[in-house]
Amino acid sequence: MQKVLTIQGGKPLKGTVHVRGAKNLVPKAMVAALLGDGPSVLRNVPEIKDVEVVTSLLTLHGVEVTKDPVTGDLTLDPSGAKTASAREIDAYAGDSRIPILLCGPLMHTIGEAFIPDLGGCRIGDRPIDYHLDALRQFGAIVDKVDGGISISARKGLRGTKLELDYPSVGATEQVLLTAVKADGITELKNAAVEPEILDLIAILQKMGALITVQTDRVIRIEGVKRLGGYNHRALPDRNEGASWASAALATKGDIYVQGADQQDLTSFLNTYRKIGGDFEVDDNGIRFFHPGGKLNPLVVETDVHPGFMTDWQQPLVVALTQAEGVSIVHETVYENRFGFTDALIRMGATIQLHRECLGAVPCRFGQRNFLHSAVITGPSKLRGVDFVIPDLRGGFSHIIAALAAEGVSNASGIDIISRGYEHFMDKLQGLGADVTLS
Ligand SMILES: CC(=O)N[C@H]1[C@@H](OP(=O)(O)OP(=O)(O)OC[C@H]2O[C@@H](n3ccc(=O)[nH]c3=O)[C@H](O)[C@@H]2O)O[C@H](CO)[C@@H](O)[C@@H]1O
Ligand SMILES: C=C(OP(=O)(O)O)C(=O)O
Repeated sequence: MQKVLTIQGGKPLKGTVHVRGAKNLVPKAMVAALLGDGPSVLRNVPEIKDVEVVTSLLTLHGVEVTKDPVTGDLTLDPSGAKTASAREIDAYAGDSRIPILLCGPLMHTIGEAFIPDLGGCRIGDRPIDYHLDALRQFGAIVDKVDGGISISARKGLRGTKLELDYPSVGATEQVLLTAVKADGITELKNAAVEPEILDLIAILQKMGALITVQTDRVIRIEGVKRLGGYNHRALPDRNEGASWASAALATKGDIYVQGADQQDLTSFLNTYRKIGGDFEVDDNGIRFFHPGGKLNPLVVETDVHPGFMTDWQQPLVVALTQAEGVSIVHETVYENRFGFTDALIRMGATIQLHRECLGAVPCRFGQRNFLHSAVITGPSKLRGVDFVIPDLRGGFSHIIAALAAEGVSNASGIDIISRGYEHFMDKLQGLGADVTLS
């Protein structure tokens, strides 16, 4: 039986939440451990589904993953790395986006890999053409097979010159994780430079890699013959931090996000201030609060780092339903990230979706058939409805809208939330939310 979360709305969220290591770094750091010839230690690891999935995949490949029962730190020992059976790996098809990043490390370690079909949030087509093109340029043989792809590099991998059509986070990580032990020099142009990528680079450097981040999105990697283990504390999850910040605004609340880091949230904090939210930064985190009075409408465009991150967009839209006037959000990273607004409209929000680029810069989706711009008119009185969680951030948005609404909402499909928000129920209850799971 599917669990249902019953939400009684109308109560501001107030209190403290503790945010740990980033969902968009930790599983990749775990994959990087495969490249070492000794054990690695990863600290600040959150208890989320993507970490469980990668733990299982690494274990199937002979990596010994042990968790400290007190701190939750992971020790990853790749010394027994081996080929895993495709049938067993296939059980993890559709669970997360991380398996594709096993390609380089597995080819360096055991010469081959079977990668199951990917999962992750359904917010666009999410092709992997950049990954596969790059891997082929390194010299890998890539074949589409039933249920995934098979990849091998029995004669080794060599450094190469690459340029991405778009600064993809995953493809940049793919190149890093492959190039560090490839023979010779790799130059990647139009690379993504998200904080999670820079943290992955820090990890690889600790392992012995030679990586230079140059100006204008160019990354240069000199392949080395061997890498050791690492000891690293994962950077905090800026996307979870931004989600709770939007929740504070939407519910007229006051949330201290312990562990949030100002540097990684610069563009979010600017937007937060413009909308009329307030925040106070201290050494251990950031307090986000609604200072009273009206919220201002905004024009926001999502972008690659250092722009306004796409994963912040969905929770922010809920806060914008409470602003006085017309806001515009132009989603330029994913072509289909506004599906979640259906439930907000049923709750009473006024949101229109458009195919045109309603922003300063035309994006890749402009002349195509994608509803990728939203016009939000507020403030709207929201009322509780029943909904099914569509994806990670969309689901979070529905839940904070339900918490801001009058009346009762019932949410099903709540398990998706555990992909990226650890101890979600405890956190909600700790903030005073009236929620029950049955
Ligand atoms: C686990 C993880 O870290 N997920 C994050 C990662 O996803 P992910 O790494 O999957 O996102 P990408 O940066 O690769 O995707 C950005 C854009 O590039 C396109 N693209 C990507 C690869 C490719 O081979 N071909 C292609 O066309 C995608 O369809 C998308 O339109 O970065 C996204 C953008 O910051 C975030 O929203 C996700 O939370
Ligand atoms: C899109 C997201 O995640 P993933 O890439 O793992 O689907 C997200 O975290 O908002």
